[in-house]
Amino acid sequence: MIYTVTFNPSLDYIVRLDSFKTGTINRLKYEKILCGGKGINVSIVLKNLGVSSIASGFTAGFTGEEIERQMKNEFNCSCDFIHLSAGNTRINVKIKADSETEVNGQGPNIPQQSIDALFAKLDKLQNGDYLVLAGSIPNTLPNNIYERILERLYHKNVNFVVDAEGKLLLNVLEYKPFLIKPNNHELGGMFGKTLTTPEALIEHARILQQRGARNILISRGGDGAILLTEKGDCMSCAAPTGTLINSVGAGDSMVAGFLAGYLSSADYKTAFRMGIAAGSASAFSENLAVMEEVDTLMKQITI
Ligand SMILES: Nc1ncnc2c1ncn2[C@@H]1O[C@H](COP(=O)(O)OP(=O)(O)OP(=O)(O)O)[C@@H](O)[C@H]1O
Ligand SMILES: O=P(O)(O)OC[C@@]1(O)O[C@H](CO)[C@@H](O)[C@@H]1O
Repeated sequence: MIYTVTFNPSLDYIVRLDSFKTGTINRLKYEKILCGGKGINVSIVLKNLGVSSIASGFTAGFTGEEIERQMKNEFNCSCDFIHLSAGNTRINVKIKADSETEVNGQGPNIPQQSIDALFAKLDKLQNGDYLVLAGSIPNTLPNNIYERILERLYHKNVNFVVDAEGKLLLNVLEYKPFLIKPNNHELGGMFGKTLTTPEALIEHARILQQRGARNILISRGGDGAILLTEKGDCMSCAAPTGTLINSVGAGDSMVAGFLAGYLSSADYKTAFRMGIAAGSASAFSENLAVMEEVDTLMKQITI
């Protein structure tokens, strides 16, 4: 079973306009409201690729209800969210104009009893299950919360996938996550550096591997990705060419594609190809990647 947890889901308000100016009224050419948050996106793309998962995390208020409605009715995903009694799930604004601007909310407060409820659900995970922890946490929570989850489940041989930034990610490495997926900026940020070359990215990813990460997928937007595997292989791949339409969720799609590819083949090269194809398929379309788009792009990808 694959269980995804999004501590801080969002409704993504995606808007398009020719140019965006601060300090004045901007009129939109296009707008769409989509359920989002990294773990939720992973669940949606897994479903699109024919792999079932259960999406969990914390939802609140009318925005939380809309997320669950979309997940169930529009994306046909299984959900197991914990409902917070106060506040609203955040709304993240994604502005697509001459450049891309994102305004991500802070998210509601998560009380201790809701954390306990999540832990009780996670205690049911079994040997061989996959647990995807993805995205930020509301800033009222301590940044060792992911670490506490991995510590609690470590003895069970659960395969952890963690897509998070900074300390949230660094703190889990000792629990040997199956996969981590920093993008190039996040990887550099963990070392207080800007890493520009593949060599520098690989050198720093190896440090995370020495600290415990089994497989590391470094995404590089339109420049493709690099994979370091637990077998000692290092692979690099360019992204397929296409027109960028909406990169929101490209990284989450890559995680889903990698998992779907690995589960169907037990082969890291296949997983990597499917990860790149799913990431790029999402970047090249308004919505998250679907099977047909991924199949088409996979044919263009050589490692
Ligand atoms: N402009 C692009 N052209 C082609 N492929 C892209 C583009 N942007 C993203 N991708 C694909 O998606 C993958 C993940 O993208 P990226 O590195 O932007 O992830 P991310 O920063 O985690 O994104 P997000 O947080 O929005 O989900 C890339 O490795 C690439 O395969
Ligand atoms: O604020 P976080 O949790 O880091 O990121 C949240 C978010 O930007 O990530 C997804 C894309 O990866 C979006 O659906 C969502 O709005």
